[in-house]
Amino acid sequence: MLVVDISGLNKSFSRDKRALNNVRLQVREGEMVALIGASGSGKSTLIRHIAGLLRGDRDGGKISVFGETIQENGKISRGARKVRADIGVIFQQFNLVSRLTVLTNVLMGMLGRVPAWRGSLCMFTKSERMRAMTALARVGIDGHATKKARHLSGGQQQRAAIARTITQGARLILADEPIASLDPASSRKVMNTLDRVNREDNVTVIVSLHQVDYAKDYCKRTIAMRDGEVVFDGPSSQLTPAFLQELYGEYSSELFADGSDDTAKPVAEPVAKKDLAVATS
Ligand SMILES: Nc1ncnc2c1ncn2[C@@H]1O[C@H](COP(=O)(O)OP(=O)(O)OP(=O)(O)O)[C@@H](O)[C@H]1O
Repeated sequence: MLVVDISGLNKSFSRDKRALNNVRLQVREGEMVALIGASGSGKSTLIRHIAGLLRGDRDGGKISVFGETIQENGKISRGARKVRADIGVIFQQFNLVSRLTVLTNVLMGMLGRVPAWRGSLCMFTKSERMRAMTALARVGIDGHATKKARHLSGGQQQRAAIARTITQGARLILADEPIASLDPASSRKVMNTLDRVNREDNVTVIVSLHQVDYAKDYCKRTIAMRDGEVVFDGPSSQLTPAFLQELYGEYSSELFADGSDDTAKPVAEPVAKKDLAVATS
């Protein structure tokens, strides 16, 4: 079954440049696909379109999810709302409401599935709470259920966000750089959790990543983007350093910042002293 089917997707934020240019791709049920590309290549924009959070241009092509057209030529389709309940989205940060408990945050996954009046009052049944606790146990943080979300580490917060998608019953998870701000050990835990949900629940996962190493370790298939275009779509095993160097040129070092290698490396762009002063003040 085709879970995501995109043809001719165009998106311009300004007149002179397309953030997405004639993107065409298909993802089948049960796949775990990595989306890689240098900063600004269009990964987030693509994910937001699949999630129904952005509309393409008027000549913007078509996006179908689970066989239902969700948008065509920049118009959101009627069926989009229904499909949205099956899609779980995880962002790089700001996934949780920090002042609420972890359990409440995870219960929020149920909002699209309970009557609107109950959702608006945040009222959940015992079985719904059990479902949320089970999800938290699956991602290994049930011991933190009653803590405020802000008291969790970054990696735990991301696992709570995955628990929320499990509670939601999402059949497609879109994870937009979920490990970008995590240390290598936490990154592995988050990726292992996504991997388990993919394998055990047959949930389709599309995960955007800055580092190729994680794509190769966790995803059989990688889609690579450059300047809003899909420039590679194939087995992750084919992503050799030489191939990436050719594909990304000066940006390839950015993609090879190895998650398991913690040695210090210079950033790709020059950093002035005044920038450091701003960052550390
Ligand atoms: N809301 C917006 N308004 C204007 N331009 C935008 C907006 N969102 C994205 N863009 C532009 O679209 C292009 C693609 O950005 P996008 O965030 O999708 O890239 P990305 O590959 O996800 O980058 P990163 O890895 O840094 O998150 C960039 O040129 C970016 O500046």
